[in-house]
Amino acid sequence: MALTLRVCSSPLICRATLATGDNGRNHHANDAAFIRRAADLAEMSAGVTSPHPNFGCVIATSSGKVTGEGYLYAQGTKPAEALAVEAAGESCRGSTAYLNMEPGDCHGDHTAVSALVQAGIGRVVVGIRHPLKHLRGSAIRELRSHGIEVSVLGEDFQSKVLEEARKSCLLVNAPLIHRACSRVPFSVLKYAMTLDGKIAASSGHAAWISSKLSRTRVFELRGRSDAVIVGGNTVRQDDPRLTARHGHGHTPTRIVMTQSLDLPEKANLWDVSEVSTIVATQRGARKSFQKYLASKGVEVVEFDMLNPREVMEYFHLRGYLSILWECGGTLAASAISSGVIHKVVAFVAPKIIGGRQAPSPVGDLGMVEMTQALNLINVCYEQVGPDMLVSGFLQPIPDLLPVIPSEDATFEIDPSVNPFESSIIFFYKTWDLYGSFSNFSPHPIRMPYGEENDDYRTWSSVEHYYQASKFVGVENPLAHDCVENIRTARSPEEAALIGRSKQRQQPELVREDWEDVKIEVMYMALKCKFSTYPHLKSMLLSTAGSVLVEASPHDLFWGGGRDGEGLNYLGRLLMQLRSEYISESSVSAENASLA
Ligand SMILES: NC(=O)C1=CN([C@@H]2O[C@H](COP(=O)(O)OP(=O)(O)OC[C@H]3O[C@@H](n4cnc5c(N)ncnc54)[C@H](OP(=O)(O)O)[C@@H]3O)[C@@H](O)[C@H]2O)C=CC1
Ligand SMILES: Nc1c(N[C@@H]2O[C@H](COP(=O)(O)O)[C@@H](O)[C@H]2O)[nH]c(=O)[nH]c1=O
Repeated sequence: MALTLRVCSSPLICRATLATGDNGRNHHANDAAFIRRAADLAEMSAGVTSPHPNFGCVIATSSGKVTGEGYLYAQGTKPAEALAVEAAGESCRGSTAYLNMEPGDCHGDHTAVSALVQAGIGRVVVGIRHPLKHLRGSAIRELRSHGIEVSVLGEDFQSKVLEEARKSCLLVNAPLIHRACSRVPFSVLKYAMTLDGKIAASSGHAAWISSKLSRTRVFELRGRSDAVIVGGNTVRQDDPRLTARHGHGHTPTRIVMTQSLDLPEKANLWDVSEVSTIVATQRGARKSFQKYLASKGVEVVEFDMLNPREVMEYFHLRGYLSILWECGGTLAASAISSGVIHKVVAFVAPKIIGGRQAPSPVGDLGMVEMTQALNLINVCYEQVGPDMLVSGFLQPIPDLLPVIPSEDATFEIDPSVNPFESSIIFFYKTWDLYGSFSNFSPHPIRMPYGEENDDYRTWSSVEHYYQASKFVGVENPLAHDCVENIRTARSPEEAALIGRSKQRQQPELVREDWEDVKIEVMYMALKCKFSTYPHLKSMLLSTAGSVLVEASPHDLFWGGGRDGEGLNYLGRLLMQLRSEYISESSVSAENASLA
């Protein structure tokens, strides 16, 4: 592939040129725009770099003129940063390099960092840190050690536009991030359905529901995936090929999940001359047919328990990063129930086929009330020819702000922590050694009731106050009842149960700005608790130098998660509070010595 295809040419450069204002907002807008551009460039590597990340790099002068761009073309090719530096030439000196992701130092390869250093880049803006723990932070540290100013979005500066830009960086490497956090590959369930919600006629005939244009998009999706999966029934009904036929990108492995192995002898998927096929089946199923498939070059993998999670864990171990599920509703329901589907991509065709028995995209999930429905997040709508493409995530992309904060971040949160020798103190249940740090600890606090700041009430625990705050200020008597029910709940567990279930069942009762204010609410409650009880404050101060982590395996926002994938906001706030206390005491010690 010619270099020119990888390095963007001048019209793009002109379009990306931005006016630089001298106030912070303009700087943020420029930084955000260039980071988004880097993410767009990285998008061009999708499907060819797996299992490596998708990297893009933009180099812009201090006046906001883009002079070089590049993206990683494939595994083992020149890094995006080196390509962008080559394109920008002399103009690199003192310019800013925008990277959607911190470069990874694979096998001691420092090419990306060296390219930026040698070119004389003055500043580097990074969208997200590298998601893999052993690489996270290394390149950033190295760049800083060369005197380059490095800013990481969400850590070194924050604003709404930057948050949007950061999101685009998370999206472009969603498969890698999910894989890093969840031990299964990133899975997308894709289907085409009629306007009346059918994926085939009652006869099982399904060719075609979506338009040719939509089907070309499916080829592209396949080209970005490491494998495409179908169930046994789809093989029997459709005899699919499951190849990417849009002319570029790679072709994914085809995987069939079948319990019975009752599959036809002749099938397009058994032709492995161009693409391989793996059949995942139940241990011991139709041994003679297994032999037959093996003779055709089809790999058969037996599972003791053939279910989507086991199969995904297996393919994770084989190094697969992203999987496209193109099965029917039976297997789709099983995959969703096992929690392995991360994203849904649905092509909706303006056609009606009817039929009581006609299959639908997702079989039985055991849900009986609409309130149980799974709500997609980050939903996008796009018209593709006559069809509507609706896509969204079933699971949020894990945030990468480091759980146990990185050395730099730890130091920022609490300078008393020795970034190189910090120990970690885990707390979770109230009976643990540091159980008093838990929000469920029985330490009543006096905090304002509702929006009336002078109406102080006693709350039996931080959890009582935190849960009730979700419903404060909402003009609905039911919201008011929630606050009172939570305040008078007999235990923190009961308060949490009421707060969480009401939030899920009646989201309209939750204050609109809750997501924006919840961290502040928690901080105020913690501050009140630790200031009210001197022995708790002493205990918190006694942990100086250690990283605090709430060891909740399931709360990925306040807790650290099972494998460190959680955001640990409770631990962070406690460290922040500790830091505040430490600086207060050093100021008062200084004043005392002056007096
Ligand atoms: N419009 C569209 O986008 C699509 C339409 N279709 C249509 O859907 C219909 C087929 O739908 P459907 O029957 O739901 O097909 P599936 O692709 O969901 O296949 C179901 C089969 O998957 C196998 N399987 C293996 N493990 C599991 C598990 N844990 N849970 C569930 N199934 C498992 C079984 O195969 P086995 O019986 O061999 O043991 C099962 O019968 C066809 O008419 C096809 O044309 C299919 C895909 C996409
Ligand atoms: N019917 C239908 C789809 N069906 C899916 O595509 C598979 C066939 O792929 P191939 O043999 O490679 O062309 C089929 O088995 C099923 O998984 N997909 C769509 O985008 N639109 C459609 O209308």
